[in-house]
Amino acid sequence: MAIAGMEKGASAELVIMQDAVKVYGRRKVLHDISLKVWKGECIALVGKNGSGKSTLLRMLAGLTRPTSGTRWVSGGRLVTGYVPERFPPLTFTPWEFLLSSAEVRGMEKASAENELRGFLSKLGMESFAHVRMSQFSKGMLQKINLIQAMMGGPDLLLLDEPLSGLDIKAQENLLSILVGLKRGGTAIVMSVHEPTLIEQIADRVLLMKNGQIIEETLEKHLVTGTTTQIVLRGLDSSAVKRISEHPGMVDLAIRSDRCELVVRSEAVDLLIRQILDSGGSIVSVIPTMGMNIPLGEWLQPAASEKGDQV
Ligand SMILES: Nc1ncnc2c1ncn2[C@@H]1O[C@H](COP(=O)(O)OP(=O)(O)OP(=O)(O)O)[C@@H](O)[C@H]1O
Repeated sequence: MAIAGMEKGASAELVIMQDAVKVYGRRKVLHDISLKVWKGECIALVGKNGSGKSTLLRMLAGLTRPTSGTRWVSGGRLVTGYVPERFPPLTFTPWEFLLSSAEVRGMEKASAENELRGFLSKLGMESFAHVRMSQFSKGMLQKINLIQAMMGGPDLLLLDEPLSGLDIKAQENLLSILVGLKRGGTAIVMSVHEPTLIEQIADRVLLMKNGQIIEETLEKHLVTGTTTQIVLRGLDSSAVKRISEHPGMVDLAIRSDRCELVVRSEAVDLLIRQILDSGGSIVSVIPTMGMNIPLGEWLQPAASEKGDQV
């Protein structure tokens, strides 16, 4: 089957999954998943326990292959960071473990040490850098789990319940780190139960049920959000089509020599860059209005109803 959006210039797409199925034994745990992940966007996967979120994250990471269907990486090479749901209490110290992970990734030692110091400090872990992780609490292990995935500025960051075990302060610090990574172009896909994280960082929400994406809140969108109008001119029709496919797009109207977009405010920087890179020029950028959609019934505490499906 042809994959939409593969024409020249569509380089903002990082990973494309087409009709991906995962079968364990006789059980189909993912059904016909078709999904594109774009540079710099944040996708929240929402669904009850057992709906397939972790399996989809592992498949996006390339850690598990589709039984049928395809996972395709744009440009052939993708630096991926993956935060599994659980991180083991290893006998190494964070300093030993994280620097050797960075070395395996090909990071230069001095810059890895520098970056690691920054992450440990932002997450309040400086004084534990040389303590064995076997003595760590769940929240401390989760911070190391997050740091190992974020070091080196991955193109794609896959987070399985990232706030698990973190106190409020650490959650806020993590959010600000994630916002910074996203601004730098990192795409984030996260399995998440907390509405605040969705409100503050997600560009779109995929609702999962029984291994399927049953709804994508793309236009009406998630809990709250603001939109911005961008008026532009000078783009040819293929560039307009590519931009219209961006997940941050809410509305698009073509008026004689110009094009009026309404986009999610979080996507403004990336879209402006894409417009300019495609040879267009910006006429105006004006904040517009907010959007509201309740997601409440899809969010459930991470620990409840393990194994239950909707
Ligand atoms: N390696 C595996 N072998 C067999 N079945 C598996 C395997 N991994 C996942 N499953 C099954 O696939 C289904 C989806 O699991 P998955 O962990 O992806 O869901 P989830 O939405 O992430 O749930 P949770 O929120 O509980 O982590 C579940 O029924 C699970 O038991």
